[in-house]
Amino acid sequence: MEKQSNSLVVRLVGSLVGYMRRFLFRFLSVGPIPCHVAFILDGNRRYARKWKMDDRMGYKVGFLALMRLMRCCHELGVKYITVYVFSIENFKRRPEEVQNVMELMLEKIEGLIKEEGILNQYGVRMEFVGNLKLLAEPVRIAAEKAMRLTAHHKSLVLVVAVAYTSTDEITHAAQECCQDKAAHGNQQQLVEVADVERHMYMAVAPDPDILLRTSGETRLSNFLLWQTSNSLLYSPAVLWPEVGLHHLVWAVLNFQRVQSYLHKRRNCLYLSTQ
Ligand SMILES: CC(C)=CCC/C(C)=C/CC/C(C)=C/COP(=O)(O)OP(=O)(O)O
Repeated sequence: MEKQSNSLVVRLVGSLVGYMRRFLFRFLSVGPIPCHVAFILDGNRRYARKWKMDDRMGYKVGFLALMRLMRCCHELGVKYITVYVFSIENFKRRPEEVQNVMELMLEKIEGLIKEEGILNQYGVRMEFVGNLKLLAEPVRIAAEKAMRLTAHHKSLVLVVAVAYTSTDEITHAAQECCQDKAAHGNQQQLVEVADVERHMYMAVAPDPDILLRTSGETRLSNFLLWQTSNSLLYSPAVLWPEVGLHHLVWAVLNFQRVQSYLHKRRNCLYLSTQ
């Protein structure tokens, strides 16, 4: 009896929180909603050490934080989210650390693509970007399967950057441009910005409106260098597993403030040229 009434209270509190969140999002939707939010998931191991847990547990809690934010982004109407999960530099970590992340990724990808998983529930398309050849084979195969199975989903795109660095992406795109031109006998023709952009791994998404990096770090760490020249950068001083709805709301409010300032400035420039 006591158990039943406890679960009723939990359900009631859950639906009240959901109701308040939707109300908050309605209020935010009066202004422009970012189309693309990118995240650098910084501080998972520090979180694990802070709470005296195994590093793997830190990544698991980090994954739950990602799912929480993805749900919020979906409700808010964001169309793309990109997460920097593993850089090419990260392969230089101790082999057991690399293996921990690869095993977790495999486990999570397999969980996500299940029939009843969140990707089907919310209509999320998954894209993996980076030098995927560097991934352990089972992870690469699972990533390709996830992209294939979710290719028809239209509600939200979850872009996962693995074995990724921006400098590798730009070099790879430049090489492909040159090969393309050579194959079409166009060696004399100059490479244009649009040619490079077409060959970027990130051609699957528009440039991010917001880049949120946790743990108070303000470095880009070789992430989306080409794509973030106009993005709003926000770096709350919390570890990734501690990130929450209020950080997303604060980032969106700041994005809206900058948008309205840019809009006013454009109007001024327009009027002064009349
Ligand atoms: C399928 C899918 C999207 C899986 C994602 C799973 C996930 C949360 C991976 C985190 C990986 C990672 C290396 C984060 C950085 O923390 P860190 O190790 O650099 O921590 P630190 O900053 O405290 O050192």
